[in-house]
Amino acid sequence: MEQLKCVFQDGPIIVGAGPSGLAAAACLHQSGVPSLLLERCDCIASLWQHRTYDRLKLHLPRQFCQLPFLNFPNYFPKYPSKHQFVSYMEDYARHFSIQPKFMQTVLSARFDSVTGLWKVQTLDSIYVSRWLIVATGENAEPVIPEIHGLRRFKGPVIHASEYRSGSEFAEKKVLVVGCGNSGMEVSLDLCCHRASPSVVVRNSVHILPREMLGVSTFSMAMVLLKWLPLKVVDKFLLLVANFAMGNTAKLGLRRPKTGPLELKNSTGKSPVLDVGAFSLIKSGLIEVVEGVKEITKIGARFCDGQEREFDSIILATGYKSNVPTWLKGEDFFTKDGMPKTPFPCSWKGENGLYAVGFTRRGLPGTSSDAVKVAKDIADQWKKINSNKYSAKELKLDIFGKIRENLDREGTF
Ligand SMILES: Cc1cc2nc3c(=O)[nH]c(=O)nc-3n(C[C@H](O)[C@H](O)[C@H](O)COP(=O)(O)OP(=O)(O)OC[C@H]3O[C@@H](n4cnc5c(N)ncnc54)[C@H](O)[C@@H]3O)c2cc1C
Ligand SMILES: NC(=O)C1=CN([C@@H]2O[C@H](COP(=O)(O)OP(=O)(O)OC[C@H]3O[C@@H](n4cnc5c(N)ncnc54)[C@H](OP(=O)(O)O)[C@@H]3O)[C@@H](O)[C@H]2O)C=CC1
Ligand SMILES: O=C(O)C(=O)Cc1c[nH]c2ccccc12
Repeated sequence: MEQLKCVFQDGPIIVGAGPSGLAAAACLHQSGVPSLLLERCDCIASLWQHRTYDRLKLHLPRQFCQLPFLNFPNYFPKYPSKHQFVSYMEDYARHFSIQPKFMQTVLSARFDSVTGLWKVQTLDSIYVSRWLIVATGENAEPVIPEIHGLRRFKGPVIHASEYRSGSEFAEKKVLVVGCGNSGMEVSLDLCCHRASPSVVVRNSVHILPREMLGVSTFSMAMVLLKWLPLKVVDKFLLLVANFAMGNTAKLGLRRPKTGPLELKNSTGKSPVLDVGAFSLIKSGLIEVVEGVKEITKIGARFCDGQEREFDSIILATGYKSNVPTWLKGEDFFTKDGMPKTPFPCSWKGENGLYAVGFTRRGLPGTSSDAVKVAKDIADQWKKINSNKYSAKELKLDIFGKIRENLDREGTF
């Protein structure tokens, strides 16, 4: 086996060059702390560049989605497109001189209590640092559910992360499994390309207009939350949504018992912020169907016993974190790869471990984490660098420790 390169990093190692990793690196840069950003893909923001559909726009108004220290250009619309958001992130990386190391999938990361250092391994290198910032995201891997018979379906089956546009599905009958924001927007896009989507709603779902009374629903909620308790704001949102949409249950979209914001906070489940699918459901162009019992060779059998034919299946069944597959020997994260302590305490673990972007609060959560993490590390950085050691001496000292450990145990 080829020898792994060993690289000591003065500042923190950040895993993942999405919005969270970039925001963390930028905030550190502003405090004069260098960092090393490791990314598995060949570009920044790979979720946005390679795993989202063409028509995607931000759901929250622009002011909530900007990363720290650099605003969107003035000409950006209220809801920037994914292309605009990606070009902003490219400018952001350039502005803060962030140069991630690409094609560096982190395979394992472990804290060594003898040296007090994190050892982060990729296919070709071992990176060593006092600090490790996890920024691999809540949506790192697609969730592919085990639906009975799925393998025998003879048509194409793709996950929403592989869906780009409905152009390939014209005149086709498509089963869209999952009714989150992805499922609803994929169904809308399919309709726009003359396909016939049927969206599976197996449980309940909160659907809210993206804007109510001419104001973004999210902005309205944020303002109201300054004065009113969460449950009251939820009641208000539902009142206005019911006024605008009517009783959604009549169309097969039963609302959960818990309100939309309370549900988002407690489980992470996002309400659907409707950008057009709802009116197509109302007019029958998007069909709402029950939970799937099994997939057949040519279609699906539903829980109510009905059987239907479909040409393709799109699994809009969500995403999961991948942290447990590579972060070893510590218990800050649950087995689902989310921090055990929820927001606002999800950003700091022990022994120099940090997490950015695991708040279940989208991009506003990312920015809030990045600022806190950078401040915490910058305080330590300043202490270390104003100490008796110069940075160079510290580095020599740490390498000394690593070598001692290598001699003793053959590893570190
Ligand atoms: C379709 C879609 C639309 C969305 N729209 C919005 C929205 O409008 N507003 C909003 O607030 N949120 C939205 N979100 C939520 C979204 O996850 C966040 O906005 C944002 O992308 C989170 O940034 P992140 O950096 O934490 O994670 P990601 O964007 O997922 O970035 C994580 C990075 O880590 C890399 N990585 C993962 N594992 C490893 C590894 N082992 N080693 C090295 N690198 C690794 C990935 O390749 C990726 O580049 C959307 C999500 C989806 C799926
Ligand atoms: N423009 C934007 O801003 C967009 C934002 N997003 C965000 O990206 C994140 C991911 O969204 P999304 O991809 O929609 O994932 P979600 O996790 O939000 O939704 C997954 C959906 O799949 C359903 N599901 C899972 N397994 C099955 C199954 N076996 N049978 C039937 N249904 C199933 C879930 O139902 P159940 O509830 O019953 O488990 C749920 O409705 C969210 O935060 C979302 O808000 C996504 C798209 C656009
Ligand atoms: O798109 C998402 O899922 C987000 O995480 C954005 C978001 C953060 N907080 C919210 C509350 C209600 C709806 C969307 C969001």
